[in-house]
This record gives sequence, structure tokens and C-alpha cells, in this order.
Amino acid sequence: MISTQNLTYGYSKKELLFKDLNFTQSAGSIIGLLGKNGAGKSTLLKLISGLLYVKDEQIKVNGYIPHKRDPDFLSDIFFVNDTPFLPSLTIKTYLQIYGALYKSFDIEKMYKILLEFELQEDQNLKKLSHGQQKKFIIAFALSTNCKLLMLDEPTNGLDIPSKSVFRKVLVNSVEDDQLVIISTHQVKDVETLIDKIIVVENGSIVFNEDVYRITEKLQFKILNHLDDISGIIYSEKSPMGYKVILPVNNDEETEMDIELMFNAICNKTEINL
Ligand SMILES: Nc1ncnc2c1ncn2[C@@H]1O[C@H](COP(=O)(O)OP(=O)(O)OP(=O)(O)O)[C@@H](O)[C@H]1O
Repeated sequence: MISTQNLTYGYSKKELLFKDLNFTQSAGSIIGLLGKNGAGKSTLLKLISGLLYVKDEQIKVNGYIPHKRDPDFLSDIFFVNDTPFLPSLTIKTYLQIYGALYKSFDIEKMYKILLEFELQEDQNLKKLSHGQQKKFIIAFALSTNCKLLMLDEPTNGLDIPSKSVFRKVLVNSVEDDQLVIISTHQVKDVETLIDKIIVVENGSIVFNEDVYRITEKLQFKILNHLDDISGIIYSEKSPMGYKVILPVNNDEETEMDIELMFNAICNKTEINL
């Protein structure tokens, strides 16, 4: 679905953000795109969606060159920005106008998600709070059934119940022929959703692994002491004790602690899966 070939991009010619970035990604995953502030996550999403320009065929998405903005390409991708810009229209009117732009738009699904998010069709989008606008655009994105969904900080501004609804509707909505990329700092919000982690650092992809491979090879535990435990890959002191990453050695699989995993990667821990 996405392939990049020596993708090179910088906001200024002197300083490149991405240099010769190569990666491919097929459909059927919900990816957590992680990285520190300024790592290049949003830029990568903008390049994939064609909002930023690169020469030649350095990126292909669904067989299209994104920046050419072919209508067929645009009707099958959706990019949810951290701060959505919505017109002064009621939800109902917005759906009538913009739903038509997406070939697989499902109005019934939209109304079901609106109900879950406690939004009504007669509400004016401009008069919604930031969190309500976010919920609206997430509901719309999921209802387009686009092959590629990119969500930049989707849980930013959502209250706690809405975050649970977000997780539920996303999991129930996504099909195997879709690819979802979620860029976020709120890693705990997406921990149970994602099946792949991609970490970007200084314009490079420094980690790219399926969650099932991580939990097959690594254990995530909390220990009272570090003494007498051999093979610790990474550890961090926490109020409960020591959070540690260990190799799996007795077939006992644990849930991945995404925050610990991310910190281990950022601390340049050698992780061999
Ligand atoms: N419009 C722009 N003009 C110039 N530089 C920019 C622009 N947008 C982003 N940058 C720079 O590009 C780099 C990557 O920014 P980007 O927004 O992609 O990072 P990010 O990983 O999404 O960060 P954050 O987690 O803080 O949102 C940063 O150094 C940033 O200052």
C-alpha cells in the first residue's frame, strides 16, 4: 500500500529531515507511529497524503504518487489532523456534501458512531468544542472506509469515556484491507489497539516491528529488585518497583508495556527480536 524509495525531504534545502528513507507497508495493520517531538511523524504523514511535495516517485500509495492528488487517490485516503478545520455547517449538511467525496462512505456507520460519541446531526460543527470536533472527524474518517487512514494525535482533547469509545469504534470498524496509522504521544491510549510499532527519530525509522513479534520475544514485568535477575534488556525505576524488559525464556507471554518499549528504543537499547 505504501512504499518509499530513497525518500528525501527537508523544509529547507540546507537541512534535510528525511534522507534516503526506504520502507514498505501493506494493508491489514493498525500502526502506532511514535517518536519524540520534532522527530518527523507529522511530516511523514503529510508526505504520504500528498500534502507535501517530493520529486519523482519517491513515495507511492495505493499505486498513486500522492502529491499529484488524483481524485481516485484522494477518495480512498483520510488524514485526521490534530486540529481539524471544520466549516460552519450542521453535521447533517456536512455529511451530505463531504460524504459524497468518498466512494465507500457509510452513512449508517456514521450515525452509529455519532451516537456513541453523543453528537447530534443538527449541531453546528463550528460551535463544537475541540474534543467534540475531534470526535466528529474521527467518526467521519472511519465512516469513509478509506483504505488508508492516518490519525494524528486522535485522542488529544478526548475525555476519558470518549477515549474508550474511540478504541471500541476503531477496533470494530477496521477491516483487513485497510491500513491505519496513528501518530501519538498518548501511547497508553493506543496500547491495546495497535499491532505494529514504528518509531521515527531524527528523520529515520529506527524501529519497525509487529507487536506479536515483540511479545513473542520479550517479557514486560514489574520486579521488586533487579538483583539475581539475569538478561535484563532494559529497566526503569517506577513507584511500583522496577519495570523491566526481559527475553522470553519460558514461553510465558506478557502484555507489551508500550511506554517502556518506547523508552527503551529512545535510550538506544539493543533489541534483537
Ligand atoms: N512548516 C514547517 N516549516 C519548517 N519546518 C518545519 C515545518 N513543520 C515542521 N518543521 C520541522 O520539521 C521537523 C519535524 O516536524 P514534525 O512536525 O514532522 O515532527 P513530529 O514528530 O510530528 O513532532 P510533534 O510530536 O512535536 O508533533 C521539526 O524539526 C520541525 O521544526
